[in-house]
Amino acid sequence: MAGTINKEVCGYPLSIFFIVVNEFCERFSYYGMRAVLVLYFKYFLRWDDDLATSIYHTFVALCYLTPILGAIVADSWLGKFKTIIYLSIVYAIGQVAMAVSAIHDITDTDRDGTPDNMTFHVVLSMVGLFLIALGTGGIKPCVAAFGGDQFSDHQDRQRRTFFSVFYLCINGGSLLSTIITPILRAQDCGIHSQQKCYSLAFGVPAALMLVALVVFIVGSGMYYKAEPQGNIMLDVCKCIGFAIKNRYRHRSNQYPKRQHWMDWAEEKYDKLLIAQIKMVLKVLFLYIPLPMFWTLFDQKGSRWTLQATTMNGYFGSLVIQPDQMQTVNPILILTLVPIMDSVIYPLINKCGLNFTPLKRMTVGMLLAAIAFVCAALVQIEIDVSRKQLLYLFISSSHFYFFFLNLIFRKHCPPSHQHPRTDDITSKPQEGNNAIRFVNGMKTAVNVSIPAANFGLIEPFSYSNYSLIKNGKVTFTLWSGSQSCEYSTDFGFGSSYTFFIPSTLVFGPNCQESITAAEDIKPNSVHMALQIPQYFFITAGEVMFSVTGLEFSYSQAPSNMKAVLQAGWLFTVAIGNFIVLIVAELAKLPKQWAEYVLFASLLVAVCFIFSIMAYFYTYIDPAEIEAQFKKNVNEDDEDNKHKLQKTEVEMNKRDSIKCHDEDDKDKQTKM
Ligand SMILES: CC(C)[C@H](NC(=O)[C@H](C)N)C(=O)O
Repeated sequence: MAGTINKEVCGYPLSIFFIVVNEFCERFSYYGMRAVLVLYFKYFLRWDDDLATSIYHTFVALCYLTPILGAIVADSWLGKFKTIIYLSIVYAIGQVAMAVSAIHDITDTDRDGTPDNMTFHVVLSMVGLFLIALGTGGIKPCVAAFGGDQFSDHQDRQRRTFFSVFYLCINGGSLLSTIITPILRAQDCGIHSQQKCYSLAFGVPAALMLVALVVFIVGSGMYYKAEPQGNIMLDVCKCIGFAIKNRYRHRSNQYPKRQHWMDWAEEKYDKLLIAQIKMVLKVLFLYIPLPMFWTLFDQKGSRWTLQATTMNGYFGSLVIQPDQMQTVNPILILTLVPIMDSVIYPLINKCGLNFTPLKRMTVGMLLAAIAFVCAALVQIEIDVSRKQLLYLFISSSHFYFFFLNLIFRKHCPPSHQHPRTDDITSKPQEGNNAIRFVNGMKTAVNVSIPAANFGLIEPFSYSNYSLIKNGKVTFTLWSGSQSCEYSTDFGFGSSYTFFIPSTLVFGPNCQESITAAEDIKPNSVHMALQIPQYFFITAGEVMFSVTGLEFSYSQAPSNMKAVLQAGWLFTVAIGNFIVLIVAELAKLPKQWAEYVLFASLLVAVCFIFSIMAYFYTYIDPAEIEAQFKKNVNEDDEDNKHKLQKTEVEMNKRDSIKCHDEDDKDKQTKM
């Protein structure tokens, strides 16, 4: 570690403090922006659900593809330090572009609260997202590997702890930002008119990215900065290409076999490079089954959140929204990582079990599969409760409308009979409640709440259904100048028809005359039932992901550490693509069956992985590289000796020759 101020605190290099703080701020920035992104697409850019979802997933996939680019630039050209600085600047510009794109006042020339030049906002936000994907993905493999670089070879234990702390910072940043940015988004802001404050929700992550950059630069004097080693990726590709070609040229049996197919590159390439490529290929081969883990893991944000929308989110006086259930993951990470590191792993070690990184990752996969079995059980519970509710609804609704028809025929002249709105037959989406009003009065009534207006309801007719959120709602009923306030509490996913009787007397006690019929009962299965599945997937994540991050670092040759980190993140990108493909292809009629399918696929993949892991031999790349360098030096020494010997012999021969020639000369002269 030449050229660094090697300050240590409790056996840890001080420089890693700046790196973990940088990671915390960067992850805050990334997850905070991501948390409100779909809503920004939907409500600000006014895209439909499908477009919003596909652009969102494409963005996430891009964020995990760009690490390859960052790793190549870092390992072969700029080095990790400069790559982090330059790409962080690109990243911060992207975040600022997002924040600016969300200021509606910029193009709101008629000051009605909506942007008038949507193209400007769309283009700016797409440019912003592209820069963010380039930045966040580009620096991702570099920061982890750069952190690992700060430790000396004898600091193995400290480096392992660093990767755990690093993971804690990722999740601390993610947890805080997913709580904070949705709150910021919900605020109203604007110069000419007040709108939901997406610019603030993107602005704060932009500020955090700038803080991340500044913190990283402040630590500059303390880092160990490994030099980039030339265009290593190009060398690797050329070397592999040559080995394949050479092997093919010598395919006939007359040529002796070589231990490894890469050894066919020996004619042209350095033995050390060949050994390093072998190390990387061995790890990359092991990565093949890994995307399946991420396929299950990333469904927290999609399938599991949708599942939560069909559940009851009342936790005492606290109401948890379906998308807020996702914060259970970082909360559990923050609890489980220290427990695993300080209690579970040491305990397993004490029992004499060798819980190697690959064994941990296998157990992590199994835990993720168990999480999906739990999700399937919860789904069955939801389906059963829905069937009961639907049966109740159908029978009560038939009876109810039979009764209403009788009243209407009695009170209402045929010209006033209004076709009723279609009855709702399935639960409202996203945990909303579907509400409608029946006006039994002879005069028209206007019904409104702050968030919706049911409009003017003609005598003896029905309003359309309006979707409203859970919680306490106060309806205001107007008939001419008379009004009536009606308050009630809603749960999640219910449907009600409120009946305004012909005898309604407007005034303070009017509430008592209004009757409510429960068309669809609120969700009865509690969201707390999702906690076991979150627990298992997060325990799986700790064993799989934290370990995998460290494994990728420790098994990589010194000049390809960032490349292997990028390979690791590439498995996340592939996992995300598999979600999109499987969701399209396996259109299973029952959601619980899809969960079981995913769990079975992961168990099968896990079985294959455990066999591959069994045959994997752990290496110490530094030791192998040192051995190679020593051999080369020894070879050099040998060569030097040989060269010197040859030179001496040649000189001897030359001098003999010279003497001979001198003698000959003398003889001729004579
Ligand atoms: C993608 C990684 C697994 C990691 N994510 C998490 O740790 C989540 C928040 N639990 C990341 O690097 O963002």
